[in-house]
Amino acid sequence: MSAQVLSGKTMSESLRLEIASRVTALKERGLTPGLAVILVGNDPASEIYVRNKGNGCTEVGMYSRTINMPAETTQEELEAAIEELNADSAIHGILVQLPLPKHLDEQAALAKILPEKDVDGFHLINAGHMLTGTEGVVACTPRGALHMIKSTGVNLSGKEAVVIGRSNIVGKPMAMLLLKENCTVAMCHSRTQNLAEHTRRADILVAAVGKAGFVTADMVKPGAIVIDVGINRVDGKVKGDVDYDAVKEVAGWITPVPGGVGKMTITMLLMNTVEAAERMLK
Ligand SMILES: Nc1nc(=O)c2c([nH]1)NC[C@@H]1CN(c3ccc(C(=O)N[C@@H](CCC(=O)O)C(=O)O)cc3)C=[N+]21
Repeated sequence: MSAQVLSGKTMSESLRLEIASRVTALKERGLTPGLAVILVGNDPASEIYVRNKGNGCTEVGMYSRTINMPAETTQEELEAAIEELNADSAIHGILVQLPLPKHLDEQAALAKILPEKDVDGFHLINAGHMLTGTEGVVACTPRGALHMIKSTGVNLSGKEAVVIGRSNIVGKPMAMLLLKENCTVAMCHSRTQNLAEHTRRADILVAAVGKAGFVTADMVKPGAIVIDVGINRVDGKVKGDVDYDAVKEVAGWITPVPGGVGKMTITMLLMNTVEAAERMLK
């Protein structure tokens, strides 16, 4: 039997309706949630994400601002732009699009964002909240992926979860969220030996590798929940990290690319922004 498809598009539609009504409620109290995105340089892929974010804001009635800075921007100029947004009462969420040009220090820049405006959840304060399981801003991609996993209705407690990829923005926070759901979590990466032996045990398999079609059908446990975080451009098309057509015949649930986790990432960015605005009224 073929896997059930977990549609980020369908899930986003209902979540965005909820976000839009929370935006309306805030506007009635005189506050319009605002998201600012800083884009340094002009990487064409980044421009697409930034455009999707802007469209998402419009869709739910939020204010959005994009700050385009040239590729030669200095660290001081970047940090000054962040400080300005920190002090701007029309802005509740700040996102500095990564990766930054090589001459810029990402960690130093992220550290300048006010943690309560850090809607990416990348500030060390929010990373620390993630590690300790305390209340903070949860990174958008792992938050969206967890929402999709929970939508299956499967009881996660005690289940085997395998995350492939150990980045600070996806793999590590994803593993922490699954641990909080009482999964037994393994983090696999490029140096992992016998990768398929790990992945074949997984009731929940999250692929965040950055290689098109990396997860093949023989690596997947029958009936597993397979979450594809990959966004790879192959011959002008967007492909995930999972060999979708083959894995679909083995898995119990699977996320498509596009229309899966990427869509949910934007939705959770909107959710984090409306929540940041709500906190300001409390
Ligand atoms: N500070 C920061 N925060 C991020 O969240 C961040 C970032 N930097 N740098 C780049 C990555 C990548 N990312 C995506 C967001 C949405 C889609 C998305 O909307 N994907 C759609 C469309 C795909 C397409 O056609 O391009 C989909 O999968 O259906 C993809 C990728 C956010 N990132």
